[in-house]
Amino acid sequence: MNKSPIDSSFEREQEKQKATTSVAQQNSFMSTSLAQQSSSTTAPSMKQDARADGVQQKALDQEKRALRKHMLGLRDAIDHKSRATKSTNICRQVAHLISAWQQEHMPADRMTIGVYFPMGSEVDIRELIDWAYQNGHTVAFPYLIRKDYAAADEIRALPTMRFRTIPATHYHDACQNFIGKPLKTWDPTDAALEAYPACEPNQIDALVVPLVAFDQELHRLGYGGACYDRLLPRLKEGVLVSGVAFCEQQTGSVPHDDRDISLPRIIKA
Ligand SMILES: Nc1nc2c(c(=O)[nH]1)N(C=O)[C@@H](CNc1ccc(C(=O)N[C@@H](CCC(=O)O)C(=O)O)cc1)CN2
Ligand SMILES: Nc1ncnc2c1ncn2[C@@H]1O[C@H](COP(=O)(O)OP(=O)(O)OP(=O)(O)O)[C@@H](O)[C@H]1O
Repeated sequence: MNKSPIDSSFEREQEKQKATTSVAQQNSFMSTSLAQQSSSTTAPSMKQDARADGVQQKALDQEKRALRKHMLGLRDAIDHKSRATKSTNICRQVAHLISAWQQEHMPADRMTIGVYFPMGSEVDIRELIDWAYQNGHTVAFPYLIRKDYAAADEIRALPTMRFRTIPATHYHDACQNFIGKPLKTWDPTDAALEAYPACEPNQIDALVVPLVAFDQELHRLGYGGACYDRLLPRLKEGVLVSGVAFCEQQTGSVPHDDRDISLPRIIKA
């Protein structure tokens, strides 16, 4: 199969990087993204502008796709034991952070915590989920709804992420039937969802965000659905948002444009 220009440039960059030291440097390629490069260019007419924007967008998406593939490979390569130890460490850090935030902001109340049900080689936050239930918090899980069900103000080209709260007593069942299938796209009227109350973005007090890659400036790369880029602006002000990642997921620079929302913090191990 022919290699795409991105693949070839990727390999050239990898060759160049052999002598580098930090994980972030080793994981980095294409340090200046096309979007960043484009910010100084000007197009002569609106039509050309639109065409140029489309080309830039495609190139940026391609760049993200190549980085996603590379970084998922690095994440998958972390051995199971190390992944478990690091995950426990991250869960403890986030639990401390949430407790401290609660003390400061809503000491008399339980919180609603938006989590994710881990898949593949993601940081395993099941200990954090257990902790949240044990401490009486309301726990909300994401799911995707089919794009043809998107509301008028949502984007129809991509599935939309929504949240439902799962009571502690239903967690086990919900893992089997609902939240354990993070890639499934649901019909919002599906009977399997009915038992679990919808949780609107403005009900979330703390959010734990999965990611594929991040950089020093806390730009985040996910699975390519723009799910969190669309969710983050809909949260209440002051919500405790924490990305979680293994150190191996850090790269030199995540390609981004002004629609990519960087995270306020990333808890890592
Ligand atoms: N555990 C967990 N649950 C989660 C998420 C997550 O990141 N982790 N999500 C967070 O968003 C949502 C699932 N998001 C998804 C977004 C895109 C694709 C997807 O199919 N992506 C394409 C394009 C990839 C590319 O261009 O490289 C693909 O895989 O073919 C899948 C899931 C909801 N639940
Ligand atoms: N706010 C937005 N509205 C519409 N489209 C967007 C938005 N943000 C990004 N996109 C587009 O959606 C596609 C996927 O975005 P991107 O690759 O940044 O997702 P991601 O951050 O990796 O995924 P996720 O947030 O789901 O984990 C890209 O083509 C991107 O341009």
